[in-house]
Amino acid sequence: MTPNALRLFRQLAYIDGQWLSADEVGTQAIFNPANGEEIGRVPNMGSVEARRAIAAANAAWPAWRARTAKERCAILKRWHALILENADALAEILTLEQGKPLAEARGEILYAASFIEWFAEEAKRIYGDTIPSHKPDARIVVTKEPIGVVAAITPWNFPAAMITRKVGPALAAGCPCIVKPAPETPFSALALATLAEEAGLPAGLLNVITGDAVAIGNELCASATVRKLSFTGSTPIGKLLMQQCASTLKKVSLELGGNAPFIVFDDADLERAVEGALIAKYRNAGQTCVCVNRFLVQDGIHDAFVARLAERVAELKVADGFTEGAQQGPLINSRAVDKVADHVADALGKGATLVCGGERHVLGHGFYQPTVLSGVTGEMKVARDETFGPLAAVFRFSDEAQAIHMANDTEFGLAAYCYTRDLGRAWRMSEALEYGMVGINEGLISTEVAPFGGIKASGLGREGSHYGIDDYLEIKYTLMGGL
Ligand SMILES: NC(=O)C1=CN([C@@H]2O[C@H](COP(=O)(O)OP(=O)(O)OC[C@H]3O[C@@H](n4cnc5c(N)ncnc54)[C@H](OP(=O)(O)O)[C@@H]3O)[C@@H](O)[C@H]2O)C=CC1
Ligand SMILES: O=C(O)CCCC(=O)O
Repeated sequence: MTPNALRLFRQLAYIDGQWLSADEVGTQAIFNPANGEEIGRVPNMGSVEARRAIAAANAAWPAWRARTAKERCAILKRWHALILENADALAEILTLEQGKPLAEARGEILYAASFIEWFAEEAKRIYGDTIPSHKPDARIVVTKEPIGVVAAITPWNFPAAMITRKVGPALAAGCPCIVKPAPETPFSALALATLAEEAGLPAGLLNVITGDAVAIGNELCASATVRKLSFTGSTPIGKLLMQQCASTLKKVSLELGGNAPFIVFDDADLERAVEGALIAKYRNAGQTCVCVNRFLVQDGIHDAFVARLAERVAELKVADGFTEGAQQGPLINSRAVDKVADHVADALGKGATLVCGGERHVLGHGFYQPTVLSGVTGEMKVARDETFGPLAAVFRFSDEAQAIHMANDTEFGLAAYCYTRDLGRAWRMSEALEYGMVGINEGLISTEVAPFGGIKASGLGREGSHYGIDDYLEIKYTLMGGL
């Protein structure tokens, strides 16, 4: 590890401005997904430490909310600057624990930083409202107030950006946070906390606790002090956490699973569609909730699209994320590889055609070959279940109505993509697709300036953009009478 990465590589949790071990239950090992080697250990904390973090956050809240927006903005901007200054070291830690290629990890760090910068600025724009009163001697004023202690439970696929996308708006709004990072990738979270501390964020406002997900999750959900839960992860765990939050009627934001369609019409620009397909499918080895799960391709362009996609996919360089030029790293663990292998075997067993890939990679461990299957149909597992891996499953359709039906025939509604040069069709598709986000002739839709989120079983709430701060605010109405 480079000296700067080593400096940020903390193996302790962070509660109330202190770097701590677990009270009792020791540590747990964290492994590099590229080779299975242990890279470090983090405290195995549980409900006692979670309660301590909640108390610390709650104690830090009054002073933080009392600061002016400009003061909160200044601290967040310092944190943003430090993340940029340390981008290489943060990327190194991210690749080590998550596996994605170093260049992609660096891209994630910049993306993560962008949320801190964006919400630092949004802090100054938490505007209220006045409403013409229903009484002549009274005035109606609407103000927005920080919701209170926020819990963020984050996944392993974006160990940095999913934290800043939640913590950025929370802190900007005036709320303290408790982060429970994914057990696979705690070191990026702890490195970010180190930089927040260096930026001068007061103790108690950002707590990072590692350890027993169920015990910590239960405590965060059951606590009446925690007023908001933001979770990114699978739909089953999202539903479970929402149930657990019901007893305290917490506000919840859930970024859950997807089953994204990528629709290519006959009139699409073929090269542009293939370029978009590569990024929308193989980014992070397919482990992104907005990654394409189903390619729906019209009859007339089908064969040309499959052939060109396979040509480009076969060129992808699969390697350890630290290898120069690596384009696809390992999947997060063997369970993830097994799922891809299962989807491929199931599809082939039911009549799909293997166009390229289709095997575990010779590098072993988490590596799987980038794969393209054609002739995929609705009876195959991949039609309903998110693969979350480097498998492009190509279905065929004949007309617009069929494409819309196939695209919407899923419980999920996160992201959809559509390639066409017909302007009327582009608008019709944008309106017909039952998804929170639609990319028309674009395969990469994520940016801090736009609202990220889904409908149906893909979740609740929006992150990023000026909408993203609303989830951390409560609206208060004051009737000012007796004028
Ligand atoms: N929307 C997205 O970005 C993501 C979607 N997924 C989808 O989920 C599938 C499974 O991946 P997986 O990693 O298991 O994702 P999960 O959603 O199952 O887990 C996500 C996080 O939730 C934690 N968790 C699990 N149970 C509880 C609980 N009772 N209370 C609180 N926290 C809990 C996990 O910790 P622990 O591992 O210790 O149980 C982990 O930190 C993937 O194949 C993919 O389809 C996965 C990650 C991100
Ligand atoms: O998979 C996720 O939930 C992370 C979203 C990554 C992105 O913002 O594109």
